[in-house]
Amino acid sequence: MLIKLINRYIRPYSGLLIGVLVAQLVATASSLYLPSLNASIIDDGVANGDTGYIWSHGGIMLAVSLTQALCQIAAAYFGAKAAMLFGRDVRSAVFNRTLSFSTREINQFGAPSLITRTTNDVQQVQMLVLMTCVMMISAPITMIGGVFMALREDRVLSWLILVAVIVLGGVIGILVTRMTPLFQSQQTKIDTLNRVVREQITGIRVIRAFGREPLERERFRGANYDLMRLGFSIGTLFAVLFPFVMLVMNLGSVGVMWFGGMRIDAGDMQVGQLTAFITYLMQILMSVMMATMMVMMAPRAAVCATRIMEVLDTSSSVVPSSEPVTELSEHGTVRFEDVGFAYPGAEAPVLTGITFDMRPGQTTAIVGSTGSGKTTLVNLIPRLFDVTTGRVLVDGVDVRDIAPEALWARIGLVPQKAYLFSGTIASNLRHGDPAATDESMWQALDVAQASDFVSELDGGLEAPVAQGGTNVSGGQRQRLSIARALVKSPEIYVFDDAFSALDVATDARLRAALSSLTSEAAVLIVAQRVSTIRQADQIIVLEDGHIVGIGNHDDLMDSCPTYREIVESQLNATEAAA
Ligand SMILES: Nc1ncnc2c1ncn2[C@@H]1O[C@H](COP(=O)(O)OP(=O)(O)OP(=O)(O)O)[C@@H](O)[C@H]1O
Repeated sequence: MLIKLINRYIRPYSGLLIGVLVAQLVATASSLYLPSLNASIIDDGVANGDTGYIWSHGGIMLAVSLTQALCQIAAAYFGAKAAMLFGRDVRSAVFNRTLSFSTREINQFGAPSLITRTTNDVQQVQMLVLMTCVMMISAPITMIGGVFMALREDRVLSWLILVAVIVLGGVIGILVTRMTPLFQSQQTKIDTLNRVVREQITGIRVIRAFGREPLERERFRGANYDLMRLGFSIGTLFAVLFPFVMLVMNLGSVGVMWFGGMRIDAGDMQVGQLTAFITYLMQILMSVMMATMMVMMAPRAAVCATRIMEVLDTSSSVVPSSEPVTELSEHGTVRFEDVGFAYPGAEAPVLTGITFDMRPGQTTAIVGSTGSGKTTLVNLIPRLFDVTTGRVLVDGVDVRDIAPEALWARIGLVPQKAYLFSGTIASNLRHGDPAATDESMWQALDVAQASDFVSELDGGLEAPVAQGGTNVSGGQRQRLSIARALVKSPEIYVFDDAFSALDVATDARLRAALSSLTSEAAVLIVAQRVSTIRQADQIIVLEDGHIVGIGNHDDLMDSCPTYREIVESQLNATEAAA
């Protein structure tokens, strides 16, 4: 998955990667050439007292060092650019895929997980790409080139390189094998900690109201300590790793000096060669360490890549039609034809045999007990879910055949849970119509019974709104959400329990004002309160996903016991008779 993901998204930047490769090749070749130059200055310049030689070769060393530095800067620049562009593209791909998901896929992954996958997981893979460009490419070249150059200096001492590489590689290998599962587990533990914190912050009011603070503190402490203990284990392994690397390097140097000294004594080697040999040994061991460290990053990135690919390989269950209809002849009609719906994995359907019509200028209301399927039913109109059986037609065409944009443009949905975006009152209302004038927004606010409180806000239409609309009350949020739908001026209004946070008088005023705006539109109102729906042209009574009554208030009072029960439980006898 890791290779597949990197391969797919790094391809457009292969030019940059070639740049990294060339720059790394030149930088590594330069750094491998430097000890050899240094050796010749010592052996041929210093030993013979040849100042001219020292100056000329010193100049070459300076030029090589500059080349190496410039190439390393170029490699880091190209590498960082490729990695950042790669990260940007993968994040966009995950985000765009998430936007295409229906409620079904969003529920399947869960919002927090989708956020982690778009941010943290992409970051981990991006880091691997960056480190590969900066370190991993140069490591094998340094290793092979270092061995070659060291052999050029002295073949007899080459066994020392072999021993040092085997010892260092072996021990780092063991440590890395022990670290890898710890890193994987660290990822899971970070997820757990995030979940606990998120849940506790979101539910802080419930936690306080139910006196659960000590318990929740304990839960957080558990998750926090788990992460700490794991961090200790990883830290301990690192604590062993670095001194050990230094030990091997120092022992290697001592070995080279010891045996090299003997060879110098015997006249088989020169001091400069010995110095170069030690430097090559250091370079080789450093690259072994870097390569092993990189190998350690890979499993963590691989876990993240799998999580990213899971999102990218999931298609939305609400698929746009291959030949979408964009021009519809009817306006403001909705028809449910024997509609059935079951949630994925659920045994029983939530809706069965739903058939009714909505016409322009008509208000349809849906009542029913909690869990009877009201929200599920309205979600089928804008295709938040697709029907399992039957069909839903908007303006005479099956919603599955309508181009999604054309469908959504026709519908003004006010969801059960009003949600506002960070920005201003105006920016939220303009979600309904980006070109809306101040006048039309005030008109919508008037109808939604929100103009009084908005005009009292500092800034009026430009008053700031916090993310989620948390700086206004629940009822105000609901009214703004209604105004947003009104600004859109759609053909079909869907109010899903949108009047529940309003008091009875405001609810009545709002509905009265609404009727003037919606005379050409089909209106669907889901409500628990009978006073909200009793004036509707048709009322649909839902029970366990079935329609048990359909008609106006008076018809249903005569013919539908379930409706009568609902009415009688809410209104006193006088009101019921009225
Ligand atoms: N995402 C889901 N996955 C599985 N089952 C679900 C899901 N959402 C709702 N249900 C189930 O479907 C049934 C109908 O839910 P729905 O939200 O449509 O009812 P409702 O009439 O709108 O209820 P309320 O008046 O409380 O809002 C319920 O039994 C509920 O448990």
